[in-house]
Amino acid sequence: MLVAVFGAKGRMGAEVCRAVSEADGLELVAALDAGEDRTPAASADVVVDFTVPDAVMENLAWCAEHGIHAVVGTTGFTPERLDAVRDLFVGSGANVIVAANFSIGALLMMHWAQEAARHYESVEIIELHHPDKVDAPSGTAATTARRIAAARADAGLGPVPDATTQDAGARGADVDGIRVHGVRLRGLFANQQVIFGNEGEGLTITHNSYTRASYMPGVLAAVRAVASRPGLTVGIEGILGIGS
Ligand SMILES: NC(=O)C1=CN([C@@H]2O[C@H](COP(=O)(O)OP(=O)(O)OC[C@H]3O[C@@H](n4cnc5c(N)ncnc54)[C@H](OP(=O)(O)O)[C@@H]3O)[C@@H](O)[C@H]2O)C=CC1
Ligand SMILES: O=C(O)C1=N[C@H](C(=O)O)C[C@H](O)C1
Repeated sequence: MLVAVFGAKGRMGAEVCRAVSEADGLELVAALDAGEDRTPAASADVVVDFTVPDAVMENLAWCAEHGIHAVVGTTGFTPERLDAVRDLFVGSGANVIVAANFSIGALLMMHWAQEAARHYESVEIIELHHPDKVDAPSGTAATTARRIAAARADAGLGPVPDATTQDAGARGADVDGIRVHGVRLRGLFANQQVIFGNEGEGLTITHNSYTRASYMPGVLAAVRAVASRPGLTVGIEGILGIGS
């Protein structure tokens, strides 16, 4: 398979270029960054996009126009944005996978957090990242919060208890009724804690990515799978057999 990488000079893109170059059966045909002509990518079977939330939609429109499959790790995807991606690829002959996180541990963390969500009255999320990250909350935290909120609604749980009436901003972001707190700290890479509480007990699910190598098996699995996954696929749980 011929693979092009968008965002190739970035922290993730550079790691993906290395992983693709070393992978059996994959060939890196284009490594492109901001402002570069996309023409060299036109021969690719799959584009991998790790760019920035402001650029990714235009990149995906180009992929759809050229009938090239896309694997997207760039974050900032709301449900509305995902609907727009689905529409872009209709009739294009190409498929697209969008995943806020490609690491096995993060996928298991989200899966188990969704399972736990129905059993706890309280839940909050703390995501901790390097200070060069541009988006907050992280894509992983926003995805986790939405999945927890859906599981709570499904279980008939009401809003999480919170008596706060005076807030100077200390209660974090509200994602579908779930509070998400973002920490940006030099020395950290990517961590997340999902904290559950009931009267008299608590449960914390923690995931740590120590290096960007943690994402590469998932990215390569998505590259290999995208041609056989029609339309838009959100997350790679189905590809890795998580939750099935
Ligand atoms: N799904 C997952 O598992 C993971 C997702 N991410 C996400 O991946 C994204 C990238 O993260 P990271 O690598 O740390 O960020 P970086 O800022 O290091 O890399 C982004 C790169 O994309 C380039 N770029 C900007 N616009 C375009 C464009 N139109 N076409 C091609 N390249 C472009 C940037 O260039 P310039 O700097 O010149 O603008 C930069 O080199 C983020 O959204 C992050 O949250 C990160 C880790 C894992
Ligand atoms: O920007 C990052 O570094 C990361 N971004 C993704 C996110 O926003 O969830 C995945 C991981 O947390 C690293």
